Amino acid sequence: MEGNQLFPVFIKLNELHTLVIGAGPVGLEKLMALLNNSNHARVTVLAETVIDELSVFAAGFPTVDVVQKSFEASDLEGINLVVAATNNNELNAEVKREANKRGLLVNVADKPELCDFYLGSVVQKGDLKIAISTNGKSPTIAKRLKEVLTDSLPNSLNITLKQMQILRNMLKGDFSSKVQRLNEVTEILMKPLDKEQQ
Ligand SMILES: C[C@@]1(CC(=O)O)C2=NC(=C\c3[nH]c(c(CCC(=O)O)c3CC(=O)O)Cc3[nH]c(c(CC(=O)O)c3CCC(=O)O)/C=C3\N/C(=C\2)[C@@H](CCC(=O)O)[C@]3(C)CC(=O)O)/[C@H]1CCC(=O)O
Ligand SMILES: NC(=O)c1ccc[n+]([C@@H]2O[C@H](COP(=O)([O-])OP(=O)(O)OC[C@H]3O[C@@H](n4cnc5c(N)ncnc54)[C@H](O)[C@@H]3O)[C@@H](O)[C@H]2O)c1
Repeated sequence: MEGNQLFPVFIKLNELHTLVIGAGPVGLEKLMALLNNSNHARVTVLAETVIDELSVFAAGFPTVDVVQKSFEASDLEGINLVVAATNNNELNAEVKREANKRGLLVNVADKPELCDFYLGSVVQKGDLKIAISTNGKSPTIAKRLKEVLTDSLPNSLNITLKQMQILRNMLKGDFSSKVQRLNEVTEILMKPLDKEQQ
């Protein structure tokens, strides 16, 4: 299919139960991606062997359990979201099949053809999050763009967000007059800064 057909969403991982299968370097990378965004996410990591770095990282999060065992389809019971990062392609395909049978969405790390969703590269500035995807073309460019945006977006944007929330809650009147006011006060953000302000 032409163009980028991915639909981005922001998932409340803190309210869901995620299963990560595989606890090597790639499993750790994906676990860190989950926890760096949702540090109360309930995550079960399941693997036959677990690298020390993953055990140490997981120990810092009371909502993360590490279970040392072979994967069985029954491990998917009670799970909402699945990330597979094993070194066994047949197993990765079985995880996808079994998970999809139960209506679950699966990410198989670094295997786009087996993914129902991709992980993105994420810019974080307080409440602001920008998720970047290159449609799987170049995760490295996604990472570089994250670095550029993290450097160039001012930290004060988070203060602006807080002030906007206060204003939003204070505004009286009907919906359309509130929307109009919120758009008026943010118009200035669309104007380039003059030399003295920069
Ligand atoms: C964004 C990020 C999120 C995250 O993982 O947290 C992410 N990959 C990151 C980094 C990264 N991954 C790889 C490299 C090495 C350079 C390279 O190989 O290109 C680097 C870069 C580096 O480390 O410099 C290896 C790699 N990745 C994939 C393949 C397979 C393929 O492309 O066919 C291979 C080859 C494996 C092999 O050769 O065997 C595939 C996927 N990687 C995705 C996400 C999804 C597409 C996202 C998009 O649409 O852009 C997708 C499709 C599925 C998924 O895994 O979700 C994270 C940036 C974190 C950050 O922001 O710091
Ligand atoms: N390490 C990298 O930098 C890298 C880069 C790109 C792609 N990959 C690919 O990503 C995959 C994972 O990489 P890795 O380095 O983390 O691999 P790894 O071999 O270090 O870890 C694989 C994990 O899968 C688990 N596993 C295997 N079979 C299992 C089963 N039946 N039940 C439960 N757990 C099982 C293992 O116990 C282990 O924890 C590999 O396919 C690799 O080719 C790795």
